Amino acid sequence: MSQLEELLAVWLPRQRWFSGKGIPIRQIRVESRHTLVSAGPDGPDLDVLVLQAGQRGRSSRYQLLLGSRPPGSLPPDLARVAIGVCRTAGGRPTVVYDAAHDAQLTGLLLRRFAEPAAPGQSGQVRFRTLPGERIRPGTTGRILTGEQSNTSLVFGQDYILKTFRRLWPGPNPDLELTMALSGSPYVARSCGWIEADLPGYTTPTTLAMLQRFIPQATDGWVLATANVRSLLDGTGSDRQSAFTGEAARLGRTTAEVHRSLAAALPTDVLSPVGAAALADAMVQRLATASAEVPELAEHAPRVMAAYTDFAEVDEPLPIQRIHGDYHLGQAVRTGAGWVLLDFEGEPTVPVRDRQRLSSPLRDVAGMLRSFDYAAGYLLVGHPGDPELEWAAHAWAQHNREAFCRGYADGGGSDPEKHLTVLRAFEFDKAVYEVLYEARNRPNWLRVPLESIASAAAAPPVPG
Ligand SMILES: Nc1ncnc2c1ncn2[C@@H]1O[C@H](COP(=O)(O)OP(=O)(O)O)[C@@H](O)[C@H]1O
Ligand SMILES: O=P(O)(O)O[C@H]1O[C@H](CO)[C@@H](O[C@H]2O[C@H](CO)[C@@H](O)[C@H](O)[C@H]2O)[C@H](O)[C@H]1O
Repeated sequence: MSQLEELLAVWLPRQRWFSGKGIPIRQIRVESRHTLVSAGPDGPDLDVLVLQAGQRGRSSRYQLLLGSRPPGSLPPDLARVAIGVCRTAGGRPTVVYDAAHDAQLTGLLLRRFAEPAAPGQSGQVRFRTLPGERIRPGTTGRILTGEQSNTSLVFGQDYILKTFRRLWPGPNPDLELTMALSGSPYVARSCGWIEADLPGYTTPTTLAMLQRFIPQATDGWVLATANVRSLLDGTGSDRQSAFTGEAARLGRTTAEVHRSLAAALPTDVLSPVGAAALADAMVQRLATASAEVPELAEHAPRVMAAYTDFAEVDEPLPIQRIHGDYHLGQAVRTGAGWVLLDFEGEPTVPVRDRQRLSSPLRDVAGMLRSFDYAAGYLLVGHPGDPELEWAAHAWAQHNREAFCRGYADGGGSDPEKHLTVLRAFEFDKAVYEVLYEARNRPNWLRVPLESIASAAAAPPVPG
């Protein structure tokens, strides 16, 4: 490995967005490197690197925005994102760092979108804008800090650029679906994207998506957890009912967006073979998660039984493109209502699987899980208090029901009439969450594990 690759092998596993945590990195290879912007002849430069991280039995691609400056010239606020010192091709020492945090350089990225005819737009990395879209440059990029799988830069009150960290060759579903939904009042408008030709692939790969920023919006997770918190600490005025109006509106919006996706993109009906394949994939995920988190294994038989029931459901299940990783953090509340974000799907799943048509009830299940999460997460701070446990459980239950009602009222298929399908999808999502938390936030692992334990103890859905 080169000196830079050696540095990256140490740095990469510490990043929040690195999805291969817990498995040692055997090799890092810089697959491609292109300078995107430069602040002048003496730099600093911002390069986009595509890295191949080799781990036991697998190799994954990641994107890195790499800044480089001469030693001693790194501003103090960037010192904490320094990766190390290495030598340039000319032999000069240079400090390399995570340039997503460098507002001076990321502001120049927006300018590249505003200059579609600038040199380099037809090379291996291209800045694209949608027809008729005129990007207004002039603001620096502020990095969003928070629980993210990717890295987003906000430009003033106007734009947000989401750089996809884990890369899969081809178009990213977030861009694909956001574009298909353009014109919908329930989705932030996409304005452009950055794409690259990866070695060995003829279809361009999406590196980043530029979207209109929705100022003064609060995400659903923040709103819901604030509501549960006020309930648990006794400051909430109207106990369980406080969030149900929002949950119902969110259900309605979800149904609207599903309808728009079905109108814009292909649809089908799940065949018995397709249902069996889906059940197999769920069983496979359960096996992987049980091997990594042994506490899961004791519930596996009940979970498996739910998957078997799913495979045997004797009803035509409509399928279409769906959100794919739907939870409260994927919806923001504006003055006008809910707006949905992040149509990327589960970021660790290969893109070809995320692009498969699926039942919209999978998204419904994702959101139902999220109501359980909001309640369960806050209980972690209040262990062993049966009264609070009851109140949190009731909060989740009321909001789950309100969401389902809103979804059916908004024209979605009534979740209450598909309980077997929903139960299997909820288990599958919870199993995904167990793996996600074990790898990213071990302190949260209890949340999905406890949901699985209580759902597994409940009687199966009457056939
Ligand atoms: N267009 C937007 N307008 C306002 N806030 C946004 C927008 N897009 C994303 N956000 C904020 O950024 C957060 C992370 O965005 P998201 O697309 O979910 O990224 P990730 O895939 O990394 O989770 C969201 O929860 C939301 O708070
Ligand atoms: O980063 P993404 O939004 O693409 O999604 C990943 O991270 C989510 C956490 O940030 C994770 O969601 C899980 O935790 C949420 C609370 O933080 C909760 O609302 C969700 O219901 C729960 O699934 C998501 O699963 C993961 O793909």
